[in-house]
Amino acid sequence: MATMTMISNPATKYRPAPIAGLPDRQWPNRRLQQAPIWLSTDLRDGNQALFEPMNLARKQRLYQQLVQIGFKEIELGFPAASQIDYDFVRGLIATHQIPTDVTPMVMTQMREDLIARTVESLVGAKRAIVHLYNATAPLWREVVFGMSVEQVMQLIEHHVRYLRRLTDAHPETEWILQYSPETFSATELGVALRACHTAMHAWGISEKRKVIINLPTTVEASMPNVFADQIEWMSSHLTHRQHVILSVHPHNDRGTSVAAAELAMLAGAQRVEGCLFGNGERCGNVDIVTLALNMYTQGVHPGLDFSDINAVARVAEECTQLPIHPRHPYAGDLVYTAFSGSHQDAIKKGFAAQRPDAPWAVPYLPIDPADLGRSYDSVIRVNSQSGKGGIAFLMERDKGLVMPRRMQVEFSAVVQRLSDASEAEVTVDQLWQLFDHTYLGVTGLLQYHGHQLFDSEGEQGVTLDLSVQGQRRQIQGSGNGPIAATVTALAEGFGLALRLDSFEERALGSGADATALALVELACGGVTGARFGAGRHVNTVTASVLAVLSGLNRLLQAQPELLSDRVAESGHAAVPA
Ligand SMILES: CC(=O)SCCNC(=O)CCNC(=O)[C@H](O)C(C)(C)COP(=O)(O)OP(=O)(O)OC[C@H]1O[C@@H](n2cnc3c(N)ncnc32)[C@H](O)[C@@H]1OP(=O)(O)O
Ligand SMILES: CC(C)C(=O)C(=O)O
Repeated sequence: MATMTMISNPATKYRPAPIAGLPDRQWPNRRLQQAPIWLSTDLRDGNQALFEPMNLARKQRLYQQLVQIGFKEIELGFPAASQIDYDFVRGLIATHQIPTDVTPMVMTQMREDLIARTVESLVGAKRAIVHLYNATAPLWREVVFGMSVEQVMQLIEHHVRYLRRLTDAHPETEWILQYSPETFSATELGVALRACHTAMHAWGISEKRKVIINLPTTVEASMPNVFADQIEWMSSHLTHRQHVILSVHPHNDRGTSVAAAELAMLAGAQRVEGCLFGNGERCGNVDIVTLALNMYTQGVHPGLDFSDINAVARVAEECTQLPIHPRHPYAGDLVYTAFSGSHQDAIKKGFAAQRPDAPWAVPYLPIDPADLGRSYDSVIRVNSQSGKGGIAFLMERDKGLVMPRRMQVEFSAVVQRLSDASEAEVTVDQLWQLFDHTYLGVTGLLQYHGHQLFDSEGEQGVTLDLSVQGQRRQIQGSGNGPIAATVTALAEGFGLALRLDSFEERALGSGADATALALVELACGGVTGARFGAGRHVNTVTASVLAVLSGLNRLLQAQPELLSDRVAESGHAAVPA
């Protein structure tokens, strides 16, 4: 039976990529300080990688989005290969939809009929880049084209001259040549350099006839540092360097296209070609959104506007019909969301400490989501990996409930039990319901019917009207305030060693809807651990009494016999129910 498995020694099948070997390389010591010229190839390389290439309407929609983002160079397509692309380019030119500061680019192979049709598609444009390419790497020369290096150079020379002749006949347009030695990163550097020089000279490179030399990792096959060495070598060996705009076109086969583009810029690339969210052939073109926002988070404005990144993402998804991964850098639905407890805690503290005018320094958030039109709404979500910090953050932000720290610890254990059992995210409304059920609506041995306050020899006295295990009872106590009096009434009434460890009261809501929320921490001799209780009422004293009863009921849940034993002994008058 044939087996298709990984082989034990991949060295017998795969060769490591050659390295350029650049002993005096300069790029590692440099820092990115300026945005490159961006070229969006969403409508060409991105489009040619789709199951279903974009129709005119989708191309138009994505084009408008690219202009709005601020791209000044946009590759519109391959007009000689597709009628849609041809009509699209003609339509934009005829209806004056290309802003004066935007330069359109179109691609063509080195074939006369295709070049002629390409130039025809651009007639009437104010300025245009014609992108000529041919494969230069040995594998392509030998297997795909069956050409020697010499023949490759002749192909370039002939077709660039041909393009020059055709474009010279349309002086109303400012023509720019872009030449790409396709498969550059797999090409011997000497051959790639020769191919570029051939194209530059055939075009007649000069101050007025600048050339874009675009170096692709057509198939990304080595580490980004190797590519950077190749770019630095080319940048320092190209003649007429001042008239060359050195561009890169990284693909993402190894998942390192962003790093490759960044290091290439350090190495001398002045221009980057890529697609929004990394769409493109196979594993994609370099993701321009990530590249641009990486710069932004280093304090360098990329010159592209992603202030409403969700809108850009939705247009890209609609036009390409490819979903953006929820963890996609900067744009994914989950990238401003922390589930794990320690992250939530740190983010909560970071937001609290962040001053509006200070450099951004919120742990776990490399960028302020607000800069991209994202809200903090989903920064913290709760599941079984969450801790007290995240729960407290949500309850405070969405419900206005600030819990004392020890109560956060206690409540997070309750939440943990729920999220472990449900194996799902717990929403803030579920949290609130759980809080309500745990503290406010706690049912237990003691049931509240009412209370009355009275003066008691300079102290505050209280009479509590309760049901205790179904029997109606009144008990009394006094203290230096209604809460102390309530605790005394319960302690003396049932012979409990009850102690109030903390009390806090807050307003929930505002105006006519405001209610008081009282939070107490109680301890009782004979019961391990302290328990929090909560009471909510429009009247602040009633909220406090309810909170103490809630706390005691929760204590007694752990040890109900503590009360039953005492109730039998207590001699207070019962009142008719
Ligand atoms: C790396 C890149 O992304 S490059 C861009 C690739 N994009 C596209 O190919 C999308 C649009 N392309 C097309 O619609 C078609 O390929 C066309 C219209 C351009 C050409 O179609 P066809 O003439 O039918 O050729 P086909 O699609 O089979 O392409 C292979 C031929 O193109 C030749 N070719 C490939 N690249 C080039 C080039 N840069 N210059 C000249 N010829 C080339 C090949 O040698 C091969 O020629 P052969 O048939 O004589 O052996
Ligand atoms: C730049 C062109 C030729 C390209 O799409 C590639 O090589 O990936």
